[in-house]
Amino acid sequence: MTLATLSLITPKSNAAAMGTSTIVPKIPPPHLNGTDHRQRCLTQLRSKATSLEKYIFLSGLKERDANLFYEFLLANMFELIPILYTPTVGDACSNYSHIWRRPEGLYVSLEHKGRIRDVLRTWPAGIASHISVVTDGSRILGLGDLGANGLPISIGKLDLYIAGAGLRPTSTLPICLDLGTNTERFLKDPLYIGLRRSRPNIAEMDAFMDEFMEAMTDVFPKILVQFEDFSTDNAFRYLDRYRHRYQCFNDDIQGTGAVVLSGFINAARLSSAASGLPLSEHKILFFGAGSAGIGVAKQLMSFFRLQGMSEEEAKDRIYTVDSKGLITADRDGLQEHKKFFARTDYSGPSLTKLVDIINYVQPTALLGLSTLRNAFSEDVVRLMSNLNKRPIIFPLSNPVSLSEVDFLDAVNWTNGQVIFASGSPYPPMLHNGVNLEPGQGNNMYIFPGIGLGTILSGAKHVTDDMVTQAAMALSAALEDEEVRVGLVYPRLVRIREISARIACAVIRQAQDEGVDRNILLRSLKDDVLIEYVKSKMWSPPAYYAATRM
Ligand SMILES: NC(=O)C1=CN([C@@H]2O[C@H](COP(=O)(O)OP(=O)(O)OC[C@H]3O[C@@H](n4cnc5c(N)ncnc54)[C@H](OP(=O)(O)O)[C@@H]3O)[C@@H](O)[C@H]2O)C=CC1
Ligand SMILES: CC(=O)C(=O)O
Ligand SMILES: [Mg+2]
Repeated sequence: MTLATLSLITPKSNAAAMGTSTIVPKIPPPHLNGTDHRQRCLTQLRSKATSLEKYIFLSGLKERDANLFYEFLLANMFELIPILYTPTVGDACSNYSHIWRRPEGLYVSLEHKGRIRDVLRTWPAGIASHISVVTDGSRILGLGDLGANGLPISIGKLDLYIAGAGLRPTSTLPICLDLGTNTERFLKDPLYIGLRRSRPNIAEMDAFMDEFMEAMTDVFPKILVQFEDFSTDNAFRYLDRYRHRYQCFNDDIQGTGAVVLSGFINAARLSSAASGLPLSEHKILFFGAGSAGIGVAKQLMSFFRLQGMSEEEAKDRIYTVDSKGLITADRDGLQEHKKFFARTDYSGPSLTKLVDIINYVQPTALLGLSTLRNAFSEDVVRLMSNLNKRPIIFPLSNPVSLSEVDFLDAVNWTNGQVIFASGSPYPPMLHNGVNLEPGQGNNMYIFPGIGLGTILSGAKHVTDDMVTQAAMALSAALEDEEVRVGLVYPRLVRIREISARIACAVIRQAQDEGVDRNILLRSLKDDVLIEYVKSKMWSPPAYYAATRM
């Protein structure tokens, strides 16, 4: 009998402590095997009536048997990721106070101010923690301020680190900062699990964040912090404040920027191959100018820089739109993060309707990061199709209920010519007898590799060029068959292979900039480095094989 089997038997003393007079043996049936049990799990999962029930089932499975959970996830990524991550994780967050069952991560609250170190020290894995996804719940996906309900986004992202890049589960630390919420319905909800107060002012939040970041590095000396779903002002603010002091990056700004750059490089090639337009002449219209929109716009400048253009020329190919219309420099009270791309070459009356803006800009690509469901209406998509043989249309808002356009509509309104990637997944569809596969332009393709590369290289900081190199590695990862069928992102089943390549690119860039601390990796040739990276990836042990009697 193995140790693992022993732990499945209720000890006598426990049974006595539970007040039971007979001992109930908890030995797995002798004919249980892993393959059948995974199938059993799949049947149980599929029997659930709603996606949220599936989420709850999976979360229970992880609690009962983490190895089995990750084995199951790796074998069924296509089916499970949309539950553990977008879109269903959005429902899980919205309803978290009501579906909460047991602690699954760490809450650090405003009330812990002055003793945040002590709270962090309660985390069981201690210094073995390498990667933490930290949200303050203030902008979960496109769902707004969900307060302390935001924890599942940190958990979901870390599951992707484990599945997608082989981070060891015990090295992951999901954190939700409970800083109150400005969402009235949560403050009135008797089951709400967070602080019942509105969010703090900037000075109070800065003081809290300073203590938090310092404590994180003290308690977990090797930790890489991924900021997730902070509202736009704070997302930029804390990235600027901490990026040169601590090992950290912002997923919504940098991760999204990198993933979209990567998909855009492949999309622009397809579009230019159809139209003959030089790559340098693409024009990109961003619908949405928050942390994600501006983060992606800045990263996409590298696309034009790669064509040999200057920074000014690259900026000139990019237009941004917010809720007030085309962003121009003469607008009163323009927020700081919108100034960089504000147009100085337009002086007519404000352009507020998307169709008018498209007619003025004549973009080759329309990217949505607005949280506005169906903003890319039929007239918008048809106009893009009239202007371009193969228009690039990326509705990137999450979850799927906030997507700017559905895949089916985009295909039908462009007669199958659209080059499409969305933030949340859509199924493939048949159009005129041809199977069309949508891309998923989601930072989940990139952050696992950025994290793994940063951790393995021991990089002191995540530099802009490390992020750019991650994007280049992802865009180059398409296989011939994927190129042939017109994909702009590789298939998800190859995520570990892709994460390894991204991690290598990140490590090499860290070395080039001299921010790496694991200098032993410098002497490894590329083929050895990639094997090294793969060897560091955790995989769930064949658990049921080991526990058979
Ligand atoms: N695919 C991916 O990997 C990722 C997707 N996202 C998604 O991007 C979306 C945006 O995130 P984030 O930037 O942080 O959010 P923000 O709320 O900061 O930004 C939303 C932007 O959309 C603009 N907007 C809202 N309504 C309209 C409208 N009617 N017309 C035009 N513009 C409008 C807002 O304008 P204003 O500034 O005037 O308010 C703002 O600029 C979310 O849905 C998020 O899930 C985010 C990260 C990664
Ligand atoms: C994908 C992601 O990070 C977001 O929608 O916020
Ligand atoms: Mg996010």
